[in-house]
Amino acid sequence: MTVSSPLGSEMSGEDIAYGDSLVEVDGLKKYFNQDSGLLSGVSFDPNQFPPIDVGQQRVKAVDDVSFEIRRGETLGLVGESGCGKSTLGRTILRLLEPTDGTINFKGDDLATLSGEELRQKRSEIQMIFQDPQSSLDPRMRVGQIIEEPMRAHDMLDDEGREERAKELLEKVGLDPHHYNRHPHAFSGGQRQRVNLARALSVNPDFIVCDEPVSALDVSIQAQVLNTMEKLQEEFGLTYLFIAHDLSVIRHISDRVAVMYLGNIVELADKEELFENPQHPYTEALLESIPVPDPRKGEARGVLEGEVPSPINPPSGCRFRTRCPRLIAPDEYEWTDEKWDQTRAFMRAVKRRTFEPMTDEELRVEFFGGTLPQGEPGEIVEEAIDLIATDHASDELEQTQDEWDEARELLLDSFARQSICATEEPAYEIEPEYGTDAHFAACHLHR
Ligand SMILES: Nc1ncnc2c1ncn2[C@@H]1O[C@H](COP(=O)(O)OP(=O)(O)OP(=O)(O)O)[C@@H](O)[C@H]1O
Repeated sequence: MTVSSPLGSEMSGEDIAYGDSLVEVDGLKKYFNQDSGLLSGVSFDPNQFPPIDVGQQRVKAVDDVSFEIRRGETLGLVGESGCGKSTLGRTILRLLEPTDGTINFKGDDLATLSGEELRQKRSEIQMIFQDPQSSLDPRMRVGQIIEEPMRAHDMLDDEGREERAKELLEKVGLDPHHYNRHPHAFSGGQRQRVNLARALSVNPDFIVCDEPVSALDVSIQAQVLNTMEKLQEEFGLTYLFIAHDLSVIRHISDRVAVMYLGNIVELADKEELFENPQHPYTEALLESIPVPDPRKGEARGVLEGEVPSPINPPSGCRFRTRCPRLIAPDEYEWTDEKWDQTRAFMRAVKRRTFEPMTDEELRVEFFGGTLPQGEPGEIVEEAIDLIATDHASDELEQTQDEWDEARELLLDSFARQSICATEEPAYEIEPEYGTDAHFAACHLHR
């Protein structure tokens, strides 16, 4: 049985060759005002003129993101919770209003379309969500659910819609007799299949899939993913596939984009990304995949520290505040060993991860007894003076102010002087696997 395009070929995206760009996102930004109150984003500072600043408190959920999605491919989008994946997906579909940037889809900039033009385009781009239970109206029958988008776009007559809905049920692996049933009678996997049929009903070219299998049992996930791959081939679909689960991303993607705090930090062919990761954030994500064998421990590596606030993200590389490979500031002479030690000391002071120690104990613990040479050594010494305890006196605990002063001294002298803090990274790397471009936003590749 074939499901034809009831919208005609001019809408099918067939004029774009497989592998050519279907969606081109350029400089896309989505900022949210932090709360919806009347004075949201308004701040008062008597030391500046004018003393009232409007719009400072903006959540930079997506901040200057550029990439393309090629016809027929699945671009995986992965990153920790809160890094902006959903916001990016929704902004591309214009479910959210972009703050800046362009979204070229088959020659039109979705960012500037409005009214009827945008409504027309909406049939070509669809979205499926994580939780099939809450996204399906329990009062409606499966047939009505699948037909709803067709009705909204005036596609076919009643009979045609019913016929198409039944065909699509079969295509997504469900019995067409389910047409009159209610979704509550279905399992999670079946409900997600209904969602797929619904998205396909208007014959889209492009589907944003936001964690579509995350709520399903692992055993069901692979079946739904396989169906999605089969449908992609049959209908020439293009997917942007959002997931936090790297094994799901690995299963379905052709290329993978890694997102951190509103930025794309790495983008490469799937094999290249998994076998030859070049961004320390990607490396950390890959290392934190739980190892199935419990004897080997639950996880090999865990990302240190918290994701910084997207209201005021770090300058330069956004990952630098958690990066285990922060680059030494150029202005001083370092040996690799002394920089590694200084960086570890700075992180430990910043996160206050050690018990009070004397001057001598700190030198031995962090520097093997020998501080860095020259000016960096003097700065480290000053920081040690601030936080070292003196066992000879009664005063065993240093004050918070002294810790804060030591932290600021180290961060100001070293971390904030690093190229990682002063310049935004963007590099193309020679791939080891395949010929696709490999983008990595990390100054280790300068
Ligand atoms: N409507 C909103 N108003 C204000 N801030 C928002 C809004 N929606 C999202 N954010 C913020 O934008 C950032 C990105 O959120 P987003 O949901 O896109 O991340 P995510 O990577 O999809 O996370 P998850 O996997 O948990 O859904 C977060 O800091 C979030 O708190």
